[in-house]
Amino acid sequence: MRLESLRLCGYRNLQEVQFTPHVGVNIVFGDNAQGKTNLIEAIWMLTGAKSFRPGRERDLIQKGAAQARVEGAFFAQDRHQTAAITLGDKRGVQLNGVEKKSASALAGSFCCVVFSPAHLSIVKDGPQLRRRFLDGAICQIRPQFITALYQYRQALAQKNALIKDLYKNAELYDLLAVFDEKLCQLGVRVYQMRRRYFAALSNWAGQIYSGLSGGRETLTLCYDSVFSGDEQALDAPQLQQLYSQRLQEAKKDDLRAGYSTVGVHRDDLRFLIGGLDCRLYGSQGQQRSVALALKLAEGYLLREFIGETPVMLLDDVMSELDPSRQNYILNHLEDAQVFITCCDRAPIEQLLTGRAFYMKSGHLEPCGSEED
Ligand SMILES: Nc1ncnc2c1ncn2[C@@H]1O[C@H](COP(=O)(O)OP(=O)(O)OP(=O)(O)O)[C@@H](O)[C@H]1O
Repeated sequence: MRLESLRLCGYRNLQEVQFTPHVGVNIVFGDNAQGKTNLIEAIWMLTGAKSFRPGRERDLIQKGAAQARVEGAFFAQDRHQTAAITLGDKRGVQLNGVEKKSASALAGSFCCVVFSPAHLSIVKDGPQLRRRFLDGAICQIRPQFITALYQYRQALAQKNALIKDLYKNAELYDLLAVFDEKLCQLGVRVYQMRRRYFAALSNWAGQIYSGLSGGRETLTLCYDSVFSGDEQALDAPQLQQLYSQRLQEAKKDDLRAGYSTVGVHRDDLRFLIGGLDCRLYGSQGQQRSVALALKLAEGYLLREFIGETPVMLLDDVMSELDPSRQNYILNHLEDAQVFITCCDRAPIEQLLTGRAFYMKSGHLEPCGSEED
């Protein structure tokens, strides 16, 4: 999959941008606040998803302008295609010239994986962000996971509401068993789908991390859940039985806390480098490398599902990485079209095949250092 051309009009600070990227690596460099992330974000918008940055849709439209337009031509599913989005006045979405109701209709046509500095929080911050990353990645390739997760969350919310009601009405106590039974079934489904994805993710992330670190470091991913490592091989009925047992054991704690303290809603991932937890002991460069390895692994798993490599959008990925890690990103992400933003020209010197562009005050120009 590759982006063949992009045209932007009135998108954030990018008044008028037209460019033809390289099929391999594209470096977009420039000082801070010139529009590099805006460009990455505009490419991402063609996937039909919401921006990966917080904010409202109208923030994407250039201040003072009535509308923003993103037009892309891309090669996917063995054919040349086009997508266009107009935001603001006369909003509209077209895919291959056909009018669509909303941007979500573009989903699945043009696929990207994005790394932005905010993704460092997967490694650095709380378990919720790690679960969100894992669940989001699974949802892209297993639509049935969306239903299982939704049903689990609903049952959990009902059980939590019941636990609160029990303070006022102890007679409702027996109802807990009804919700627990539902949670066991749904919890095991969620667990098994996460676990399957996790196995493939850890394999890819480990390989990518090894490449990034030049084979000097080993990344191991751990999945912490209701079940111990030995128990993961059990079949669904056995897991449900164990799950039920764990919920039973947690009952007192649940009533004291006022919510359900055990279940797959508390699952977490750990990233070990040389046996040490990267969240607690990792350097800035190691944490960034782990976050990047996870996002690239997500991309390669998406490739197995859609049959072609998604476009990799890597925003501000080079900071804190030594030249050998930068070299891996620039020259070893095989079979992928990659967009990399950075503030200085140094990575261009290392680029073997690709093209560099200079971004200044929302204007993009090729920087004349092309090598093919
Ligand atoms: N709707 C908008 N209209 C006009 N300008 C905007 C709009 N939204 C954002 N900007 C401006 O775009 C500028 C560039 O932002 P961007 O995040 O792309 O910078 P960057 O080149 O990636 O910088 P850094 O290297 O610091 O990450 C910012 O100065 C911001 O004020």
